[in-house]
Amino acid sequence: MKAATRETQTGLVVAAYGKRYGVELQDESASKREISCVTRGKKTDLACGDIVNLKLTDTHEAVIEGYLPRKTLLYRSNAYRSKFLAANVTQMVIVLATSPSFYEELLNRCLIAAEAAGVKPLILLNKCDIADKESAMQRLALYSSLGYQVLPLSAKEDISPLKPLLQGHTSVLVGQSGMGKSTITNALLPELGIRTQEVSTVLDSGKHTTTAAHLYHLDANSHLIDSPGLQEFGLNHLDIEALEHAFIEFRPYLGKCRFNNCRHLKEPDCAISNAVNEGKVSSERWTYFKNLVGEIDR
Ligand SMILES: Nc1nc2c(ncn2[C@@H]2O[C@H](COP(=O)(O)OP(=O)(O)OP(=O)(O)O)[C@@H](O)[C@H]2O)c(=O)[nH]1
Ligand SMILES: [Zn+2]
Repeated sequence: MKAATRETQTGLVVAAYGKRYGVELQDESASKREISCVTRGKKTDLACGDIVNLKLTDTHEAVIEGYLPRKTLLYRSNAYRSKFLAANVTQMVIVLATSPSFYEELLNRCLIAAEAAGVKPLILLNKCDIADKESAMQRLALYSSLGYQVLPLSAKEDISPLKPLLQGHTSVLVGQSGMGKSTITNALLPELGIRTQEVSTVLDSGKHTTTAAHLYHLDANSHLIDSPGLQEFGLNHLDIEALEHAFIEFRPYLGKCRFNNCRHLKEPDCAISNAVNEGKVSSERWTYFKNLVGEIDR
């Protein structure tokens, strides 16, 4: 990417509203200025967290010329199209709740997307103040046994257990609607009300703001991206090799099947199905894997 000239500036995408982006200029001034940007032509392939090169067209408007190479990119896709979730994040905070009950399949899809993108997952069980927390924690025991951290939380009562885990990370909050993402964001950023208003005035429309993702600064080194509630998480962009590696407990067995191109479905002498039979890999996770392979085959 060419060096910034006087007209070209670098910015951080802090809001993505379809075709319009809120970008924070990375200039020397202490108060980072946020402006409204569009991309050239019809291209809208940017995400919150992207570092972009832009040219100012006005004091508060610019055209995005390109983006810098990404360290990570999280996205979801079905057979027809893909949607970016966030760029350059280091951690995915998967927000679940004791009630309403969460979809375990969606949790697995989030874990797979994170592993495939090289992003560290953190499982958060919110609303531990209301329902029977133990049964939800039991449902999550499988994931702790895989090595994933599961944090019980009540965002309404006390957000402090989450804070140290966000330190030094750019985290994206993902989860079904109603699990408490907004409550968590508000608890971490009490001044958020004011901040959200600023963003929508800059983008001068307010009307598209409900479906937008936002990046907020927690401190100089810690950032948080709040994303809209998920109903589904398509993983059509992953091939079988990416999938089998994203199931982290499969890794010790990969390359040990009788067939080099084993898909670990029902081939004879498959190291994964053997591991399942021996109780070393959970059959639920194997089922999730087989379902995902079935989807990408379609
Ligand atoms: N008891 C309890 N209720 C909570 C907690 N966190 C959130 N809630 C409630 O759960 C409901 C949903 O919370 P939100 O923060 O709006 O959920 P969300 O994940 O942002 O949902 P979307 O905006 O639809 O994506 C609200 O009524 C919150 O008050 C918690 O820790 N304990
Ligand atoms: Zn196999």
